[in-house]
Amino acid sequence: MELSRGGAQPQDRCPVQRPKVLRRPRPVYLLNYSVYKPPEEWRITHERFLENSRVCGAFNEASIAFQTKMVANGGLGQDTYLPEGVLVRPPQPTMANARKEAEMVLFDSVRDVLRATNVHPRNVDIVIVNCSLFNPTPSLSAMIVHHFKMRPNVITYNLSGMGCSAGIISIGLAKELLQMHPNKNCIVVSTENITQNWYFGNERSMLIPNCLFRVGGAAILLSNKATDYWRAKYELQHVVRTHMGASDESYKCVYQREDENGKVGVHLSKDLMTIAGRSLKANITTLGPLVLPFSEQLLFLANLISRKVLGMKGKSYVPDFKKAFEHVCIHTGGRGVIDEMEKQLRMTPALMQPSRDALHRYGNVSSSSIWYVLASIETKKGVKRGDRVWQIAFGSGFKCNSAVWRALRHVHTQHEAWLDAPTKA
Ligand SMILES: CC(C)(COP(=O)(O)OP(=O)(O)OC[C@H]1O[C@@H](n2cnc3c(N)ncnc32)[C@H](O)[C@@H]1OP(=O)(O)O)[C@@H](O)C(=O)NCCC(=O)NCCSC(=O)CC(=O)O
Repeated sequence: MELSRGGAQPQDRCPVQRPKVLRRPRPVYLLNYSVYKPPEEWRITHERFLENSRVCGAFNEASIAFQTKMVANGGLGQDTYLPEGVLVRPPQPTMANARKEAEMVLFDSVRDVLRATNVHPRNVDIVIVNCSLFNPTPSLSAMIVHHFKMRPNVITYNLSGMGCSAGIISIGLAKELLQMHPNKNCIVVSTENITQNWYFGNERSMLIPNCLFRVGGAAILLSNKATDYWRAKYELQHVVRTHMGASDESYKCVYQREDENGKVGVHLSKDLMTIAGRSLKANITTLGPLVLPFSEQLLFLANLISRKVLGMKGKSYVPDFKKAFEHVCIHTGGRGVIDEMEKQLRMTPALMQPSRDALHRYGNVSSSSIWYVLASIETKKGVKRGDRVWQIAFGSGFKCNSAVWRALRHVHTQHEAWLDAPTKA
């Protein structure tokens, strides 16, 4: 086989340009998605969580008291889930148990979305998996290819270490690939893995993730095929990514490290909410002009000129994003994070409720959380044709990423994960 030696390719030299209409980016359709519902044996009440913490012997009395307070205030209900490797006494954070957790989440989510879209595994063209803290070899994307016996020429990517906003990074990568390659589909799988990331020390900032992070995952099937327009739920409108990693403070804000006793965990800075607020501001400054009505853009501009050009005193104007979106899916980082976003974006309690419900029912499920929120909206009130959906996620880096979707039809899917929804946030 003749391999390309680089340099100008015949198509680069072709003087005939594609007609303008063909040069427009290809549309990206979301056919369907699934969110994972863990087994009943993995259900963890507040009492079971605290009892496990007590008997595992890793925590001192002050840490138990701190966890008791966090569990009460974190916004999680009595029905979130932890994996077997963490639930057994004593915990067994082995590679085998971490793999078991990953396999259950990945395989169930992918199987469900393939079933819902009637796509055979051999007809999948691209697989993108993001998981921040568990990255075995072969990779998680290889596990999917192996389990579902996908084609040898399936294109796979495995994004690691990219935190809770990586679900939108995966969607952004899928968008770029689908805009480049005609007639393809792509499965995006977003998850986090808890088993080997449980913290067994007494540093408060590293104990908070134990109290908030829970098992979850989502699989999303995207396509650029014209024939899929007729069955797709949504069309992707925008992906806006903001990376604040140039600043030390932002970079260190969510940071995996050892504590003073050598126990590994993820440290969450007390300044996280302030840093998230800053990254949000940068993100919406780019997003605003793409989505806001002209009147809001004008108010924003007038405020900017009065402060920056005319030197007048006053607060910067936060545009009213309620005028740009009918539905908002905010990353379920913790009660404090959702409260802060509600305040900063001047959202109504009704718009925030699906995010609060998802935090309450499933906990902080990292990069998949925005899909649990959308699934809750679809199941409980439905999405109308033409509605605009804003997904916004924060995470280590520090990053704030947005995805905007437009509904192509009325969507009232009854997601299994929301059919029992036992208690209310
Ligand atoms: C953890 C909370 C639920 C606690 O709620 P409370 O109402 O109790 O809030 P509070 O702020 O008064 O905090 C209670 C006590 O906890 C302490 N406390 C709070 N945050 C702390 C931190 N990061 N490190 C150490 N201590 C901390 C406070 O000092 C206080 O101590 P004292 O009682 O002694 O005064 C909330 O603060 C919250 O939601 N915080 C944000 C959680 C977060 O960072 N989520 C993002 C995860 S990262 C993510 O999702 C993305 C990713 O991983 O990429």
